[in-house]
Amino acid sequence: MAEAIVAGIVGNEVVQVEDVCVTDISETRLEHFESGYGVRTSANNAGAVADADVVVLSVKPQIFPAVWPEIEASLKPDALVVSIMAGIPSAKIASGKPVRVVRVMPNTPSLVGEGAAGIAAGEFATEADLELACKLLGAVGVAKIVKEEEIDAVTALSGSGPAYVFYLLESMLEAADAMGLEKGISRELALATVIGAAKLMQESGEEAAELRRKVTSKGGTTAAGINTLEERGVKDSVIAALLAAQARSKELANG
Ligand SMILES: NC(=O)C1=CN([C@@H]2O[C@H](COP(=O)(O)OP(=O)(O)OC[C@H]3O[C@@H](n4cnc5c(N)ncnc54)[C@H](OP(=O)(O)O)[C@@H]3O)[C@@H](O)[C@H]2O)C=CC1
Ligand SMILES: O=C(O)[C@@H]1CCC=N1
Repeated sequence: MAEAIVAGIVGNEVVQVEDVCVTDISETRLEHFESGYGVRTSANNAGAVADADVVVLSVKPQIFPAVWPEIEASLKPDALVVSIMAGIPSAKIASGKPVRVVRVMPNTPSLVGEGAAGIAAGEFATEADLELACKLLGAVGVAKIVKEEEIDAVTALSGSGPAYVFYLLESMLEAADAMGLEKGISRELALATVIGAAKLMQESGEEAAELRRKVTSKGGTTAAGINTLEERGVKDSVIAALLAAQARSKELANG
């Protein structure tokens, strides 16, 4: 996920490339960042944050307890911490100190400039910190300010969201295959359908249910398809999936 953000901010010159330092435990990943984006790299988290004005935490939430003590000890007193980690509350990151934390929940389409991110201020973050986070994430897609208590819902909706869309595409393409369509053609048609449907909803401003109604002729093919989805409880399953993702995000807060 960090790569998607680095690619966007370096590509759009939101940040000068020489001002970006990426850390990772994998030498291969560091070489990839260096050769791919021209950023500085380091395997030493504490060393890299020592002179950083903005530190972006993008390890897995499960790794956070292991890496945070060494990073925290090296932070500049006025450093801004931007966390993209699911679940971990800003108060846990600040751990009783007045650390300025902004939580960001991005998604992987940021890699192609079509991301969707929720941004929330921790207790000590300023308006300027929120603006900076919006500028960084705005360079790679839509960025919306939310309350921190809403970040788990944003995680379920747009953080994990691309995976649900890919799941739908996987299913549609399996069906196309079963119906004998040539793979390259069905891929292009399916992608144009998903992108086109999203664009139509965005540009028309109409509700999803109304747009669905306009596709569904009485007694026609879409009605046969939608009735099958309804009979099999797909809407309930999608709602349950998002609630499960939100619940997991809350669980991750506790390590
Ligand atoms: N993937 C997504 O769509 C989204 C992810 N997020 C959040 O982004 C974060 C990263 O997720 P994701 O990109 O999927 O995970 P990845 O595992 O791909 O990225 C985490 C990176 O951190 C590296 N790493 C592990 N330990 C250390 C360490 N001690 N010091 C420095 N680097 C380390 C990992 O290396 P190695 O692989 O060698 O262990 C890996 O390259 C998570 O907190 C997640 O909640 C948020 C929104 C969307
Ligand atoms: O699956 C996860 O936990 C991360 C957070 C949102 C998307 N990926």
